[in-house]
Amino acid sequence: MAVSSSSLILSPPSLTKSHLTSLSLSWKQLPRNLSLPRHHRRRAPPIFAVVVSMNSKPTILVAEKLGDAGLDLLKSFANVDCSYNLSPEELCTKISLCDALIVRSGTKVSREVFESSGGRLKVVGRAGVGIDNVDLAAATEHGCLVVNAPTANTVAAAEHGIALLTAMARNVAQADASIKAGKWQRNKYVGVSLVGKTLAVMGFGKVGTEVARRAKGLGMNIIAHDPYAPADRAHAIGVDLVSFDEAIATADFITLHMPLTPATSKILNDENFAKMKKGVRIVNVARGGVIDEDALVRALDAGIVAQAALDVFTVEPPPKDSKLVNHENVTVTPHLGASTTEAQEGVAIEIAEAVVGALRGELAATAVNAPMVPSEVLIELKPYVTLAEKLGRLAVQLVAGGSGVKTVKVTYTSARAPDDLDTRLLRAMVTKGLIEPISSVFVNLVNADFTAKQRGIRISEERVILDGSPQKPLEAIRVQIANVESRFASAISELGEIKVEGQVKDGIPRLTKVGDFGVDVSLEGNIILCRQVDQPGMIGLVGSILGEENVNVSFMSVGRTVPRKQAIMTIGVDEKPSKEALKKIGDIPAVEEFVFLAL
Ligand SMILES: NC(=O)C1=CN([C@@H]2O[C@H](COP(=O)(O)OP(=O)(O)OC[C@H]3O[C@@H](n4cnc5c(N)ncnc54)[C@H](O)[C@@H]3O)[C@@H](O)[C@H]2O)C=CC1
Ligand SMILES: O=C(O)C(=O)COP(=O)(O)O
Repeated sequence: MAVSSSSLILSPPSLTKSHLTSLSLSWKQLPRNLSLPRHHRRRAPPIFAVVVSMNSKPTILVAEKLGDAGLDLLKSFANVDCSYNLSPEELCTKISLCDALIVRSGTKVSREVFESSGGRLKVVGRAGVGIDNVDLAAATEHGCLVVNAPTANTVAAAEHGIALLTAMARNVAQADASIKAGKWQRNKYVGVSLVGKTLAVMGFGKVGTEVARRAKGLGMNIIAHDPYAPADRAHAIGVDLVSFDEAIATADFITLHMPLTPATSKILNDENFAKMKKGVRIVNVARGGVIDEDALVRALDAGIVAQAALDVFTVEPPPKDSKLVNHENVTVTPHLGASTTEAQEGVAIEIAEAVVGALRGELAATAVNAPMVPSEVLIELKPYVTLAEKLGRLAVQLVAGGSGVKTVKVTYTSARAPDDLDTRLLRAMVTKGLIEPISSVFVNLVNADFTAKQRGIRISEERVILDGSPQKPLEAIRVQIANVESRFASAISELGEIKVEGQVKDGIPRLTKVGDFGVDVSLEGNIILCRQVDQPGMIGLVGSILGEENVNVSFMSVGRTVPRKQAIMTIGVDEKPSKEALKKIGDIPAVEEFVFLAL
């Protein structure tokens, strides 16, 4: 057995155009460089490639207003059709004549658009961050690359957050409307001061960090909640990372900067509004869906929330009779976070470069969908790809809030020579598993290293080379996260790292180790991990609690170190058990700790 290792991700980046360019790869080169077994090399075509005939200029449809510098760049390469405010039907008609489409958040790029393109549409460029308006699955199915521009509007969004914060505190919008209506109401519009007040920044990513910096300059006391941000990055700018409950309970002002994910959807709801200080003020420049809008109206009416300032809404544009939008204590803007001249120029250039590069057959570092792997390789690696992603997902969910993920090690045990096992796809999938549950970023082979680097996550790889004939590509994959605390202490190995390991058995990815405990369960659905005193009757006890809740148990397995001492019970469940059921499991005297993990 031999071991070799390599380190892949370096220090946190400062992102510049030259970084982006240097990360671009040639699509045509990729298939040969991947882990194609020797006998397949040079035969398999890429599954996914932009192939545009260079005999005639390609046509790019720009469906929403784009900065001039970006337009000029597009025009130097292609025929550019700027058609704004197209109806869905008009877009579907035009698209069959276009090789690329550029949009912002206002155009729905639905499955019908891809179907109507008749296969000609090769690239969709989203001039901004969020791609919730693009049907990614349909794009991928139709072989269409989607690229975005994730960094150029960060400052604009942060500045808009500050604009809303200050305007809200001083009733600028309401007072402006009042004076224009012929009134002079100096007593009515007395505001509140910001200096010395506590601002909770929820989501300490690109935008949240910039908001925090600026609010410090206003003399505010800043706390932040982000379970995945490294505490030292926050400390470096004088911000304390705190728990969700502490953040919302201590804040005078709350500003939202997390992505819309299943975990953050309606995260501000009745239950959480009830925990806030009476008179709290809320700013949302992230996504409307992170607030339960009906609950916000109730909290405003009850005086729990004194004011809200909102740039984004669950449905955009919101209905004209929306109680929230028309509430007198609410200030609204029509999704203007990214709308500055400077940001739109930056975004336009960033997206134009990415689209032109893609049409030329290059890979953009900001591609959000691109399964660029030859079909033979994919077929062979498919269960390992799933295994790698699920191990990443498991590992990150085992991290306790507050301990930022920075150092990850992936170990591959294989009898294949390194030359015959390129691990880039597997590493990308581990990265995807680590990052996607905690962000709005879509991670794939193309952008995985870029995304990890951007987040300051250092991923190192190690190979353990087995003797013997390489029947299967891999024996096992292990993911370790160092320098973190775990929500499930037993997941910490002797070396003090969170450790999960898996194998593919009969084509099915299985979890085989948690910390130093051996387990053996297939990685599907959701998992409850439970450490208990090894004694008879435990399976029955837990099973009946779940049964009472009508939660379907797909499997149960018990692994132990020493009989009658400690065991790890792994329970697969189709549905998420209620908080009460999980509490009942935790209350069983023999249960020492447990954790629920969604795969
Ligand atoms: N209104 C507008 O025009 C604009 C809106 N946006 C939106 O702003 C949001 C933030 O964008 P970026 O800062 O660029 O993204 P980012 O990915 O850099 O930052 C998001 C942060 O949220 C954190 N996070 C994930 N789950 C969390 C949770 N449950 N609780 C607290 N934090 C959590 C992540 O760890 C990450 O640090 C996105 O939703 C984006 O779509 C961005 C630009 C313009
Ligand atoms: O970039 C984002 O996520 C935004 O929300 C900005 O959207 P826009 O490009 O202004 O339609």
